[in-house]
Amino acid sequence: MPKKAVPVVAAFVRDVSGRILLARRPPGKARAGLWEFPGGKVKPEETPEEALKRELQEELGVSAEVGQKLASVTHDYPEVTIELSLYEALIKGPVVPQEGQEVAWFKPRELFDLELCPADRKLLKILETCI
Ligand SMILES: Nc1nc2c([nH]c(=O)n2[C@H]2C[C@H](O)[C@@H](COP(=O)(O)OP(=O)(O)OP(=O)(O)O)O2)c(=O)[nH]1
Ligand SMILES: [Mg+2]
Repeated sequence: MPKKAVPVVAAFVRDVSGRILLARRPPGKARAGLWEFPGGKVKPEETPEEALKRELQEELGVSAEVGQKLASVTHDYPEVTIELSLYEALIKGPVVPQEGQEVAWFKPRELFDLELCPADRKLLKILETCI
């Protein structure tokens, strides 16, 4: 039986110079230390957009407008299968990490050299011609 994928939403946020916002997964979480697009799991009662707004508020202390879905991938980790969907998002106000996590803005080409979560490698492959 194929495992049921857990829906995960993540944000593609750019600054005025075109750099992209990433966060580093905090110690103690799965895939600690790897870079990811900010976001998290969608709760059963939420739409993906609602979940992403909640996650950006909880993790980065910002409100956000969620735009179009850019790409989505399925990935099998040892303990979970995820369906990771990346949405364009506009954030309001300064990013203040709420979980002690490192956050940083990267130029598009810098993303390819980072230690990313494996699912994000697949996303990048899809996005590489348009970022
Ligand atoms: N947020 C996010 N999660 C990702 C990305 N790439 C990737 O493989 N993941 C994985 C890591 C986790 O196994 C899962 C998302 O879980 P999470 O830990 O962020 O979920 P959450 O914020 O709801 O946190 P928690 O309440 O479960 O601790 O998806 C990504 O770009 N962003
Ligand atoms: Mg998260």
